[in-house]
Amino acid sequence: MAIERVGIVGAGQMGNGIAHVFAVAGYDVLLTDISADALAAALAQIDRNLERQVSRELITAETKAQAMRRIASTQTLTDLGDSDLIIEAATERETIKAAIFEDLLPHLKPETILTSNTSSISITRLASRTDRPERFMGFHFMNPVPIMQLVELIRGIATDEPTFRACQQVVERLGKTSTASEDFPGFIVNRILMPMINEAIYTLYEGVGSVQSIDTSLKLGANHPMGPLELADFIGLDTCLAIMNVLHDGLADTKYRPCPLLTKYVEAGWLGRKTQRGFYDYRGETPVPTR
Ligand SMILES: CC(=O)CC(=O)SCCNC(=O)CCNC(=O)[C@H](O)C(C)(C)COP(=O)(O)OP(=O)(O)OC[C@H]1O[C@@H](n2cnc3c(N)ncnc32)[C@H](O)[C@@H]1OP(=O)(O)O
Ligand SMILES: NC(=O)C1=CN([C@@H]2O[C@H](COP(=O)(O)OP(=O)(O)OC[C@H]3O[C@@H](n4cnc5c(N)ncnc54)[C@H](OP(=O)(O)O)[C@@H]3O)[C@@H](O)[C@H]2O)C=CC1
Repeated sequence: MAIERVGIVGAGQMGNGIAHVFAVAGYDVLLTDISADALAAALAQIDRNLERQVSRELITAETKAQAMRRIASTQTLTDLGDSDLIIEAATERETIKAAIFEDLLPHLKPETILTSNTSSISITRLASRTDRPERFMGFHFMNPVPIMQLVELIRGIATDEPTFRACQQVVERLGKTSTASEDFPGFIVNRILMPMINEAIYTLYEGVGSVQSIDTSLKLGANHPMGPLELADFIGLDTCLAIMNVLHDGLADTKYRPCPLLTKYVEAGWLGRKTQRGFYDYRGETPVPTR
């Protein structure tokens, strides 16, 4: 089946980036979210990011205009019924994701491929609660989506080969590179990246270094583009904690225990850039460490 219409669920930082890259690649995109504010903010963010690409002569003004025309938005999930491919990019909570697929299923064509952008949750388990586990897989973009080259493709235990190949071809049309990962907690990128971020938080918690010395050490000492605490704020501390919990529960090894300081920040509602406070305070002109 040719994939032309793509339905994206969740218009947060990942949903808006995913809509952006699909529209530039010529797909028709329908973006949905439970929040009207999130949809409005996503469309404004896509406009700004496309404009930045125009000003850097990466795309033309006409490509930007066409891409904006290809993106529609709706608060009604079932409007996505006509999609050839669904990419679920809502909050990293299994109950939310399972409910989205359950509500969507009766409205979909039988051949529609279902995917989740989850950072860590079992694809096999999400798939098993749908009517089409063979046409269900993980489609994991990296943040920021318009910039990062990688998409991790994750087969659930039942995913069939035509579905995997169809998603590989979509990644090629987006101009990105895919890697294949088996369906184990955190897949490849977050199995490796998130324990490093969690360890950086322990390093802060135990007083080994300050926020600034930890981030500077990894930026200048290991050539990382962002320090681990800055990156945690960028990803979202709620998402980081959710991923650590999936690694801890799924792999049953204490080496994955989430740092209590990470839990405390999330309990405070300090989720990083998206709430303007996390390891840094973003409310002023330049970010300032919060401890
Ligand atoms: C949690 C998961 O499940 C998986 C994940 O995603 S893990 C997170 C993976 N991502 C990373 O590790 C990102 C690490 N950070 C970086 O690579 C860089 O800091 C960065 C690309 C984000 C910004 O780079 P920078 O050099 O500091 O900033 P800047 O020069 O302003 O931007 C570089 C480019 O990124 C673009 N950019 C920056 N932030 C952006 C954003 N939020 N959205 C879209 N584009 C963005 C800029 O327009 C610029 O584009 P060009 O190079 O085409 O001109
Ligand atoms: N942040 C990152 O770096 C990366 C995240 N991911 C994954 O992508 C997904 C989204 O993450 P991210 O964009 O950062 O999160 P955000 O918090 O930025 O966005 C999530 C969006 O989903 C919305 N939402 C919640 N419930 C529903 C629902 N039932 N139906 C529709 N929309 C809903 C939220 O609305 P509201 O705010 O009103 O609740 C919010 O707008 C997660 O699975 C995450 O693990 C993958 C790669 C990288």
